[in-house]
Amino acid sequence: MWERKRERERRKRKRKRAAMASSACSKSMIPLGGLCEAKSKLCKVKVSVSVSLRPLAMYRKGKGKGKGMGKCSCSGVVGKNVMETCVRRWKGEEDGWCLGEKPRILVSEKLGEAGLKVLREVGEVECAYEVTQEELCRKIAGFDALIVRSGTKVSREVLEAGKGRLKVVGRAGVGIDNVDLQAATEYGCLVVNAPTANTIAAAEHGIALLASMARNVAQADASTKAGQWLRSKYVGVSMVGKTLAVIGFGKVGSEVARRAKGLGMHVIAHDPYAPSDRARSIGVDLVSFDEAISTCDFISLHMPLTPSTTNLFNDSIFSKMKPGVRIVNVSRGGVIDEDSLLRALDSGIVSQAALDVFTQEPPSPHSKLLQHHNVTLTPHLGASTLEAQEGVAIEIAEAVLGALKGDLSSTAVNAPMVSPEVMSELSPYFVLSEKLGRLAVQLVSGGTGIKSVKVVYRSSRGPDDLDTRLLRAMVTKGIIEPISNTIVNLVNADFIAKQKGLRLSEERVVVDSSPDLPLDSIQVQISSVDSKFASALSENGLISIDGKVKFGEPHLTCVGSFDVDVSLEGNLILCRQVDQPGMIGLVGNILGQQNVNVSFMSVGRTSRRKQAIMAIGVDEEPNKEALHNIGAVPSIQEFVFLKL
Ligand SMILES: NC(=O)c1ccc[n+]([C@@H]2O[C@H](COP(=O)([O-])OP(=O)(O)OC[C@H]3O[C@@H](n4cnc5c(N)ncnc54)[C@H](O)[C@@H]3O)[C@@H](O)[C@H]2O)c1
Ligand SMILES: O=C(O)[C@H](O)COP(=O)(O)O
Repeated sequence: MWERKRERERRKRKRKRAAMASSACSKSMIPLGGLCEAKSKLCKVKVSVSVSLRPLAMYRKGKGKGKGMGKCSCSGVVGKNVMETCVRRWKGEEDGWCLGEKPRILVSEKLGEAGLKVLREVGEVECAYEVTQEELCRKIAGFDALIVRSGTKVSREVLEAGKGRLKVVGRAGVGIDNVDLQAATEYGCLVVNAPTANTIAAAEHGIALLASMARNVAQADASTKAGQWLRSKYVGVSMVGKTLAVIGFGKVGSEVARRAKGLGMHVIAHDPYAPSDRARSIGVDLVSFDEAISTCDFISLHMPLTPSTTNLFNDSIFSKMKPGVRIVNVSRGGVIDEDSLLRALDSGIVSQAALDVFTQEPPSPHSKLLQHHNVTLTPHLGASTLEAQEGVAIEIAEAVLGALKGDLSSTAVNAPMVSPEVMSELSPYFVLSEKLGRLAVQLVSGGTGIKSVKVVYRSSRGPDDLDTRLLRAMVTKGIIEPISNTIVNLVNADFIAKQKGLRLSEERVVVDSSPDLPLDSIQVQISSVDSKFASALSENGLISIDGKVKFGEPHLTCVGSFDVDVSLEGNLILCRQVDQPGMIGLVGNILGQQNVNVSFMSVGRTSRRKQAIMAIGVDEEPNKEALHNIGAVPSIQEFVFLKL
């Protein structure tokens, strides 16, 4: 009695230690030794938490087997799930920390020290500030993350070279026009930016250029240093009472407007997407593009470079401007056609321009803009204040590390942005969604192409109160990954689905269930296919399975028109048979003879002694003989083995 109590206590302590060890490892990314053993025996692996990266490196090269590599600082038992996750992540099959090795981060342009410090706490950071495109393409395959500013072109070639390992590109700044977003999405690479930390710096630079242009500061400075004293040549114009048109009334544009108001200017703005209450609160009139450019004395540009803004300022637009207008560009060089600007300067339509950004950076030394006496130039300095650079560096470091950990960054540019609250509430349903997708696709009989999938969400909440984008992505992942070698993640799910010709529709059904839970159940239907398990077909001929989250775990609750209740873990055998006594024992026996452990069983039936479905969870994969023997049981009409 006393012995048993002591044994119970001992087990309890062991479980507690295991939980602590696994949580410490997964939270702090301590390299996890013993991963070598993890693959061969995933259950209850003895783990050494070590400061050495060696075990993993050796495992990767196929050498590792032994224990005791690295110095043990503590040990414990890590559960099967942690190790499986660990191995999947290490193999790149899943996003998230790859326990056992530090993420490698390449920084290709000058980044503030504060951000580098944050990165170095977690990852191995390499700064390669003068890297060429060719070198970048060569290097990138060895990195999990790349951090750039505006000077690095993250082209399709770079992303292709990083395919498989490169998980995130961090743009330390706002503009992402130097990143091929389409290619990043196709390769499942998340792109994050740092959109807020340089707003004030850019706005201040815009105002600095505006004022120095109005008062010829740059030209007067150059001539004075050259020994001249040209007081009458450099008579300027006043800003007070003049009209400034801000084109692009976003973060920077609004701050420029606020400051220009303080200088006594009349400010109008054009931005097709800006909310009028923001403009009103600053005392700015939102006007049409034509009104803005044709009535103002000064123009300040603050929109992104997109296909619709490229060369927006061309001959035709300059011709509509008030003669003598002055123009500041702190946004992107490409929004102005530089040849048209030169013509407008020469004809006097534009009396002065102040440019921080250029179509090509640095501009060619032969560019006529460089020599033009009415043009003031700075070398893309908008974001370059000490304060902004430190802020941007921290902002991007946190976004990149979060993304590497598998968090969905709120500054993700090519993935759905979901609030942390929604993420945490929906996370058990992500697993359910993926498992239902994985299960449904295995029910399709070989040779039939899947074209159309429908996901039905049953919830007590209204359709607007349920963000299903991530759930849809997880169903897509579950459906596509077992039948292709494509890794699907939240970034590329919709793209891959489209590429594979898979149409995924969604339906939300309001049901009377607990309002505390975001969802009551999820149903995955696949239409126009044959099933290798006919009982999975619903009355209208679709493969249909339902699942719920119970006690935080995903459960299968319906197959075709049969109710079942099985936890979705390990592997699953579904059998349809005539409902009669002894079936569970019969099948259990066959599996037992082959040393296959049954983890759970559930029987669903239409009515007594008629058709029934038996769902059997098994830890191991039954061999051919066991499966054959199950199929040979006379009362079993059909069965299928499914891997979850
Ligand atoms: N020179 C620098 O160092 C520097 C520094 C920071 C930002 N920037 C650039 O400034 C731009 C603005 O940055 P932000 O942080 O304000 O971005 P933002 O996204 O907050 O604002 C951009 C605004 O432009 C508007 N817009 C889009 N298309 C438009 C169009 N055709 N006409 C008018 N408005 C349009 C958008 O609706 C949005 O409100 C970006 O291109 C960014 O890269 C440059
Ligand atoms: O888009 C931006 O944030 C600015 O253009 C800053 O670019 P930079 O990081 O190269 O200074």
